[in-house]
Amino acid sequence: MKLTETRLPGCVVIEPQVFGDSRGQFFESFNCDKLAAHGLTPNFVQGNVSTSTRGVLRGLHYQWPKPQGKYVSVLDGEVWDVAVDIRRGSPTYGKWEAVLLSGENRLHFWIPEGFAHGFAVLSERATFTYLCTQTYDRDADAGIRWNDPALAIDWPVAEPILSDKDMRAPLLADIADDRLPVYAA
Ligand SMILES: Cc1cn([C@H]2C[C@H](O)[C@@H](COP(=O)(O)OP(=O)(O)O[C@H]3O[C@@H](C)C(=O)[C@@H](O)[C@H]3O)O2)c(=O)[nH]c1=O
Repeated sequence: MKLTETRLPGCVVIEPQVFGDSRGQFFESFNCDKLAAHGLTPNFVQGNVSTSTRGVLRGLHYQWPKPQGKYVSVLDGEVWDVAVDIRRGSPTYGKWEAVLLSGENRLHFWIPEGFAHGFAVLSERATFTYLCTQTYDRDADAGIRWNDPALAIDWPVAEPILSDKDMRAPLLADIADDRLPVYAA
């Protein structure tokens, strides 16, 4: 398992070792000892799977209160996955990082608590799977407009398919301070 830091400190790309043979493939999607060796000790309490078609964009989502760290990957297809630092007082507040995740490259992306998350589907279909450090709470479910000009995310889809909720999401600047996570150095 190879871990690579990104330009957003705390957000890490994980590349598992893939064992191929005449039957197919095997890889460890998560190994707590190997992540702990790099200082990552998430405690996952919920696992999710979503399927989407080409051009679907889910995001940008976060929970507040009850923030969720997310360990995300793609089983089939290809998505452009984005994390945005929304921790008030963070040196990288408002900055984003994107990783191409696919059933081919088998990459995983660790997005800690305090970040918003979203992805756009680049393949005909995509099966997205993730583990979370906090259970879902409908009342804490929150979002930021995917194309907020202040974030200037370089999405590879121009006119994505969005949920009604995501279409109506506010701009980051319009979210009250006490509805955003706080940076802890
Ligand atoms: C996320 C979630 C949704 N749901 C329900 C609520 C709703 O009826 C239905 C679809 O929910 P959503 O439209 O919010 O699903 P979706 O747009 O896929 O939401 C997800 O997007 C990605 C980008 C994330 O980062 C996730 O944390 C999550 O917010 O599923 C749960 O029951 N549990 C959950 O954990």
